[in-house]
Amino acid sequence: MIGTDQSPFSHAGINTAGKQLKMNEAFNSFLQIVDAELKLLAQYRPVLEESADSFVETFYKYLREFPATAEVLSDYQAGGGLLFKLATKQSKHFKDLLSGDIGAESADRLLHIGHVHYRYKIEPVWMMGAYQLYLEHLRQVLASNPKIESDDHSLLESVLIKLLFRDMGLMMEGYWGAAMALVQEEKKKVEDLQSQVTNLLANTPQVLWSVDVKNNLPLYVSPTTIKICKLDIELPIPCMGWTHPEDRETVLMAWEEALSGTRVEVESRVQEPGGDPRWFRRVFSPFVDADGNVTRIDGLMDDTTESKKTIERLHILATTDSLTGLPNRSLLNDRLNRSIATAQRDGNMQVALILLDLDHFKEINDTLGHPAGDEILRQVGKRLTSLLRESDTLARLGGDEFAVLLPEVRNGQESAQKVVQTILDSFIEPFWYQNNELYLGAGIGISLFPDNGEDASALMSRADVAMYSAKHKDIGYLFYDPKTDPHTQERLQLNSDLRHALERDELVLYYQPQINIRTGKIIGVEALIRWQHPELGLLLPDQFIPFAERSGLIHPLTDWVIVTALRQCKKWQFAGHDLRIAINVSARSFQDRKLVARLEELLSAGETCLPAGHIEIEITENILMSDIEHGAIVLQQLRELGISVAIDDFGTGYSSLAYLKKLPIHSMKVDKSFVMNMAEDESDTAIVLSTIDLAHNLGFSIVAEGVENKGTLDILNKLGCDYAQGFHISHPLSVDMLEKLLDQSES
Ligand SMILES: Nc1nc2c(ncn2[C@@H]2O[C@H](COP(=O)(O)O[C@H]3[C@@H](O)[C@H](n4cnc5c(=O)[nH]c(N)nc54)O[C@@H]3COP(=O)(O)O)[C@@H](O)[C@H]2O)c(=O)[nH]1
Repeated sequence: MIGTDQSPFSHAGINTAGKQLKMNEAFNSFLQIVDAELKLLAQYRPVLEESADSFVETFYKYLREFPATAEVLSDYQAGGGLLFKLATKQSKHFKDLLSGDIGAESADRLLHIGHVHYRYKIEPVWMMGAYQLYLEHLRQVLASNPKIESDDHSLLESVLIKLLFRDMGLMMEGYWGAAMALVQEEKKKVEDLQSQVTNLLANTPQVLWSVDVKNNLPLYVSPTTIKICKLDIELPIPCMGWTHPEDRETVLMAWEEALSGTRVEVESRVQEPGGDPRWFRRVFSPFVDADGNVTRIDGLMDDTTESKKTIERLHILATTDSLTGLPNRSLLNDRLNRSIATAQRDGNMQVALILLDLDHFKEINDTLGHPAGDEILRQVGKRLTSLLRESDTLARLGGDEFAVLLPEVRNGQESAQKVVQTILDSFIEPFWYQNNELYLGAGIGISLFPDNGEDASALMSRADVAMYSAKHKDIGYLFYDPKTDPHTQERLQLNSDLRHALERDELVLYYQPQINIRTGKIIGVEALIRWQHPELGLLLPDQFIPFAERSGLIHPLTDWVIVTALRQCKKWQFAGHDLRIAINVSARSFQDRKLVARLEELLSAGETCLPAGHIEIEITENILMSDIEHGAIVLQQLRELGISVAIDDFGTGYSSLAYLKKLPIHSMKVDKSFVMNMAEDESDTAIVLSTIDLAHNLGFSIVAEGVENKGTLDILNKLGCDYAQGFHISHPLSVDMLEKLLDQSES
């Protein structure tokens, strides 16, 4: 109406010429515009057209009075549109309207105008108002223009009304057509979307469904539901019949929870008849309306079997030692934490943690290769598993280190002791790799909750400390003892003090005599270190040698012992005491590549220059066996220097006889644990006898240490033991005391 093809509402054509022609005919026919009327119209058209400009003026005045139409006009002007151009077009429209034959172009323009009116939301009622304005104007012209005969008024008015109807009809047609086109467009979009969604749902592997929970009616069931649940699709929860009986209750409870408005996820097993059980996750998402009522629940169900298996596999990988299949450190830690929590709740329970480090494992790897080592670790795992209860945990922590967790035990110390003894006993039996018979030992440390620590980390580190001590002392196992823990505050202080002990000359050597059993003569001494601590008094080696070993201070300490012992031995030589001196060498010092060279240097010069035959180096059998290849080299080098070697604490470790017989060893010291009680314990006597025989058969001399009474000395004499050492003969003595004893014994 107000628009033309140059108006703000101007758009491309929407009709065809043929269609317009038909439309024109149809309009004229329906509006019953007769020839007489057309004739009259043709006669008065020029008169009527004269009023076009005054109509346009009235029309725009009218448009400006209504806010909505006024806004459209001002928007048009704001966009650079010129009102006079609109007015020109409106005037043309007025004149066209008076044509008996609407013409294709005008019809098309009217349809356009209707179209753009719709697009710009110009309401039909405004258009009707405008046509009313036309009618009003034309009636006034009829009534007032003298050029129009009064007899013609009625017929002319009738045809003008019909023309106005035609004009308005065409515009409405355009308006309606635009609305329909838009509806079609939207409909198409919805249909496309619907087809996409349907396609998507059909190809979605998850079961999807939706239930109107108020009326218990299905709203949607995805095609996958039928594919997966087949016949078992009864709503509200599909596949319920196939759900594992043990899991049904959980699923139903989850549904109840969803009905109360909470989104729930639940996992359960679903088993199709004849099929394997599979895991499915169900998600129930409630839809809550404005009143807070759950009106609908959307369900999703998907097969999680494979992802569950993957998670399980990952869990196994993360918690299992791949070589032995045993739990690893992480799982042990987890179980240890849980056991501690349970024991804490109970109040009367203890937890025992046993750490176990294999002896001689390195030898197996070095001599038989890594596949042998791996196989032995597997065998150890199996053997230990067979000794434990289902509720215990055996873990491999790495290398040759295993751990046993005894959770929730009433008497931790007793239970752990029993288990440890069973483990150690089981090592009496050999392990086999191909045709090799292999004997293993173990150093074991035990810590207990709550006695030795309140958390997993404390228990682990304390069992480790105990294990380290057990290995160092060649004792099968040890419970954690805070007195020997290098990590306690006092121990740390002691460690720091030890660093200054050498500079401050606080270390001292004591000497324990060794006698020839047959003659009773003192033939040598064992140098035993002591620390004259300024505050703690005289400390024994077990109280500080382990720290020295760990901190590396053992190297200067061993050097000091060797220098002091050699110097002292030389002094005694001068004084006429022909004594052999035995020096203890710890594991780290024995591994020190410079040891032999240092001994050679000391023996050849100055105040330590001595015949090498006066020196004996004592190493425990475990030190020697832990790295037999290196041990053999060092022993050979010592023999070349003329220094003797004694195997200390013999019988507490696991020596390979095949090796022993090949090594340049001078003597064996049967461990005091067998000697001390041999007067009362026949089995100890039997062990000592066997050791004496073994030593002699291998061509070694034998020293019995720990001789605490005369009865023991007599038995040793009868058994053919060569030398003896022990409190019965003499305690370790200071230089002064020893010299007094030497003087007495020689006088
Ligand atoms: N690396 C080094 N180790 C050393 C050095 N000096 C000593 N040690 C080692 O420390 C361990 C403990 O030694 P110690 O406390 O001196 O005990 C020795 C003797 O006192 C003790 N002994 C001797 N006779 C008896 C006895 O009749 N009964 C009894 N209960 N104990 C006795 O035995 C220890 C000597 O043992 P051993 O060495 O096996 O001959 C000990 O392992 C020392 O080796 C050092 O300088 N460096």
